[in-house]
Amino acid sequence: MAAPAPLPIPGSETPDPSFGDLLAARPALAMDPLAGLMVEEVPLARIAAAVGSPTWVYSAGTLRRRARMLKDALAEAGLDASIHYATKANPALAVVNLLAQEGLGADVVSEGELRGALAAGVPASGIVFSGVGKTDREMRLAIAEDILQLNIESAEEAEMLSAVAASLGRKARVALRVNPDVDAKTHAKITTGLTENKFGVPIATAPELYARLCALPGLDPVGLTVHIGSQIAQGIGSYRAAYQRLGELVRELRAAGHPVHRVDCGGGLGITYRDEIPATPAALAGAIKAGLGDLGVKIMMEPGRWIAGPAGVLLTRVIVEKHATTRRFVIVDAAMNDLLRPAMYEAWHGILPVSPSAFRAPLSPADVVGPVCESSDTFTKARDLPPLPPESLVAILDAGAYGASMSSTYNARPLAAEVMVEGARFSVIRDRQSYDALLAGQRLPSWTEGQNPG
Ligand SMILES: Cc1ncc(COP(=O)(O)O)c(C=O)c1O
Ligand SMILES: N[C@@H](CCCC[NH3+])C(=O)O
Repeated sequence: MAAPAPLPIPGSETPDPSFGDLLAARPALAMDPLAGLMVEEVPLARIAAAVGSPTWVYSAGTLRRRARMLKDALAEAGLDASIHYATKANPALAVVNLLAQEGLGADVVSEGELRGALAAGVPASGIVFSGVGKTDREMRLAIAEDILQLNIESAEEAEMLSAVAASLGRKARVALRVNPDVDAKTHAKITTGLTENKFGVPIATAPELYARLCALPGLDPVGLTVHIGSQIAQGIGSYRAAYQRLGELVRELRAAGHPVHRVDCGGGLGITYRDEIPATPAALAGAIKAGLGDLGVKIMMEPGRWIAGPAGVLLTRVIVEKHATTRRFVIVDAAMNDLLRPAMYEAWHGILPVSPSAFRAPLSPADVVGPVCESSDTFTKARDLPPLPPESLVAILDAGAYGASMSSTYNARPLAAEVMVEGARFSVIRDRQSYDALLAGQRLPSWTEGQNPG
């Protein structure tokens, strides 16, 4: 199958949604005529005054509501299912802990994420370890913690894991990640279910490999797993095709006498950043049921973005407006090191002014950019925005997933603070990185005479 062409910037041919439309579609947000833009009942201006900027702000109510919507959709479809939140989307301990309280497990891809999930209170029995390259050390930790399962991605990895488990006198529960060669019709950089992608094993080779897994001394094969891509927003067809193929494979494996108890259906469900209309949780549950519903397998899911994305905004402050010959640049104190998605995927994020007067002011096109020394440090181009004098606050929307988790300290910019809001309360869930912390751990080479920095 040919590689998908990068999609055009979603909806770039249609007018941007109005501020009112953006607000109406986001239950986490409200515009108070006096206090301005609020997350739940907390004015963002209050958070900026107390915590500074840039700051990530998450709505606890939205996280909870979306976790429940997914659980309900799976239950209403009559599926015996568990949800394992993909912590890569937003690994803040407070977020993972809140979702654990809602009964969600975790999908992790590194030792750091595994330790984070455990520290956040997710029981090991609810943790799945995914990823194309797990180190020996990560395998040992996962086995020592007795997590629910490791999703393995190649024959080579299966051999390594079996050897590690056998050396510990254990058997690792594993699911085989199958690459169904289905086009998820998403951005080329985040599609994962095509043969040319590095993920999983080609579905045609799965029966032979599964038989091999069953014969390895350190493995206890429990089922299959699939994940075809992220921000899937073009209908339910790709999911249907993938689960159909998985269902056929389950039958084939069972006919050959192999145990298949679970199918992990991955994540990938898209959200509306601009005007995308992704499938609903009910439609997704229907696709799972159609492909796998009559097999008596336990269903697992690994959603990340769908749960956390709409729950967060990136609150930033205007440094200065620069009027160049042909363009109006609004330079804000957040940058591509904070929210990488626009620079990396040309992603569109809604941007709302925080003050009520700016909300109603006349609009003119502006490029919103950060202070980082890269032209790609651009959140949007030619977006209709009101006048935004220095110190104005703006919120970049739908930044709860793949926002803070993809941040770096490029240009020696400290990691931004993170705040959780619940009703009329807010709490700092991660301090802004201090400059001491930014420089910590560095020293001059041992052979250098003179003082170490810091
Ligand atoms: C194996 C796996 N599971 C789950 C996810 C979560 O994806 P999403 O945030 O799109 O739901 C990803 C990321 O795409 C992934 O690679
Ligand atoms: N980081 C990506 C998605 C990749 C998902 C991880 N497998 C994004 O921001 O959209």
